[in-house]
Amino acid sequence: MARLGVYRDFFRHFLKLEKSVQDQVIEVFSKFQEATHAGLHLEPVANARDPRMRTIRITLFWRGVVLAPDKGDLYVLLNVLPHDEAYEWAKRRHITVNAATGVIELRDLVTLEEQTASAAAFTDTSTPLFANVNDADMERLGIDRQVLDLARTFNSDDQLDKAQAFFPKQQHDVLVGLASGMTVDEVWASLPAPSIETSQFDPEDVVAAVERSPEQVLLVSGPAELMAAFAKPFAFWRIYLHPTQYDAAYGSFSGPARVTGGPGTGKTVVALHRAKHLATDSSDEKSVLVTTFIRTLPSTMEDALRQLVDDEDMMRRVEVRHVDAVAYRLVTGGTGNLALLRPEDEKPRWTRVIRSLGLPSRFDEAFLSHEWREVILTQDINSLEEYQQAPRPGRGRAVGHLQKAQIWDAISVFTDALRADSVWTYETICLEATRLLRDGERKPYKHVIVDEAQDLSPWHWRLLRAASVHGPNDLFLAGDTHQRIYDYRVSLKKLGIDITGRSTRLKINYRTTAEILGWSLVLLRGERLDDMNGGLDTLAGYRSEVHGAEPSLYGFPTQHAELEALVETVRRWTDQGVAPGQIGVAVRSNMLADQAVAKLKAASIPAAALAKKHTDSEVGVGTMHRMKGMEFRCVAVIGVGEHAVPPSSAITPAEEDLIAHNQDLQQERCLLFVACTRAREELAVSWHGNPSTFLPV
Ligand SMILES: Nc1ncnc2c1ncn2[C@@H]1O[C@H](COP(=O)(O)OP(=O)(O)OP(=O)(O)O)[C@@H](O)[C@H]1O
Repeated sequence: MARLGVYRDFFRHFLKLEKSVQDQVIEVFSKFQEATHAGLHLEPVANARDPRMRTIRITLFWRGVVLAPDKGDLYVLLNVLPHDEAYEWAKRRHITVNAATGVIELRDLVTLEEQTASAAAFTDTSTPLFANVNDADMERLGIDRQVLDLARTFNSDDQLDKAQAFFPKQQHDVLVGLASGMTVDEVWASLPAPSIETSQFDPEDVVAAVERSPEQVLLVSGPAELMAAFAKPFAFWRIYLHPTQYDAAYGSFSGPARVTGGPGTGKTVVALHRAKHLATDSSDEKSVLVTTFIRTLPSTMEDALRQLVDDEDMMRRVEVRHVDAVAYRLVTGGTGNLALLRPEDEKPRWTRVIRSLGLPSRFDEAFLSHEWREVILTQDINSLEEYQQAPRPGRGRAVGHLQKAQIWDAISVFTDALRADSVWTYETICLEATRLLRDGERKPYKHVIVDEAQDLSPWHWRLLRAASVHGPNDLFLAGDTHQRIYDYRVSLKKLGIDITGRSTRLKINYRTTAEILGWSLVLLRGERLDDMNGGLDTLAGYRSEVHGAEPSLYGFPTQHAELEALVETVRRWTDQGVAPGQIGVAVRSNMLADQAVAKLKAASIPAAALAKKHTDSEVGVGTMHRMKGMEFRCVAVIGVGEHAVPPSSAITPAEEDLIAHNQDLQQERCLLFVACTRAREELAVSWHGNPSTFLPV
């Protein structure tokens, strides 16, 4: 019986084929595996640079390109294209085995040769890109002679970027790493470790190379697995992890550890695999907690975890819960309810306190509420003496000794009143849960995994620290401060969470095209973002290996015209075969979300607010906050005008507090960055009136 592998890059292309062609591809390859060698109708390709190339009929018009090794029964589906293009594509390609890692590699040999010939005819005196790396090191990293000869002629990142289209993928990765300033050893460490000694690779044995290359080829064991892979082509993460992701997910750490990386680098994927790994090792129910501050994430994460873990016993060992819900449950013991202070009721309570104490007008409701959260709760201050000594980082307006005493009184009256009325806020629930844990013996969790860690507050961290047994693999954090969309800035060290030496940074973006990523990164240019550990975070080396269209940017005279254009954009995407559920519309305000839904529906396009019930067959419209943790094939970010992004209500006036002002601005930039990086293939950004000052237009 023939065995089948599917070249990973093909899955992205598969999504863009018409549904009828997709169905036919699945049909042909489901039967393929039942066929015997003799029964396979594989056509050789005349004048192919690689004699192992074949094509197979999909429809009259479409053909699949298949690699058929000289011996054995393992075939690899490489691509599906219209008839003539399929033959042309197959003719130019050549398969080799990487000399350093033994994995299979595909290159566009004809283009590579053409480029080498034209580079030879052209002399450039500027410094070569790889002047600092010698041939022996290049060879050690698996760069072969043919690739090296051309790479040696490069003097710009741009040339290297273009070579992605015809260089073998892993060799291109190595060169990108070197060009971004990584040392030879660092690049070597980022490569998958060869499964056998390099000297044992047979460069001609493509079958063995395919078997060693889960990163490049998905081997399917039967039609059911093939169908599943085609049905959920993005769900690769279940089967294959990049070695860096794998080490973070399945490694053993002597204490708290974390994974960072830009949007779409697979941090959530790593967190899920880690949950599976730790659940495999534990035996107690609910001993592994997976938690986050993003409200919509627990349910998506639980669904994704179920795709990864199909053993109910193992699932029972994992609890997936919002961090505030963890605290709530600890306080109530799982029974009874706590009366929660409604957001709109907080301000009147502060007003009453201000009036009763006759506070000066500079200590208004917003000031006191921020002082409580950002100074008192953040630093876990429990007495006036502590408060008098405490620094107030991030609080621009200075206050003296006497004023601190007034503020302390006000905050005490506020919290006492809450207690007297048996009314809780999420913060007070969290404090109470932490107190119960500290006073008691029991630690409910053995392992705690936190996703979107950048958005947790100090009191959340204290809760989680108190909820887990200190020791190996106790805490695992996944996060990215470039995507911080809430107010909290923490120093993990100060909270007793030491991740030194146990931090992994992911660099490959699996979601977004290089064009969308490059454009979105400009939104954060010049911003200094902390790394939650006393230093600054960086996105150096962060990249996407998939290319697509440049984001489109449009300004309109009126909101009416902008919404009309949204309808046209969405229609263009659905006409291209993108399912409505794979289209997202991001906005800054709930009001605009409602208007966009109404407009799309009026044009007979199924659409729903993400905040309400949104199904796979509807375009999802949501606020930028709501977009966190989501992804879509196509995203329209609308209403990015100068007054809407950032809205003045979200920015503390500079004259009131310059530090808070700058932090608010940074947070709003991050929010726009989050919204734009939800797009896999296409991004359209629009505004009416003048564009937002954040936009590079
Ligand atoms: N090793 C992998 N191979 C293929 N796809 C992957 C891999 N790892 C992650 N992905 C895919 O990349 C996309 C982004 O993954 P994920 O949501 O885990 O990233 P993230 O870093 O948490 O993103 P963000 O910070 O933007 O929320 C998902 O579609 C996921 O399936």
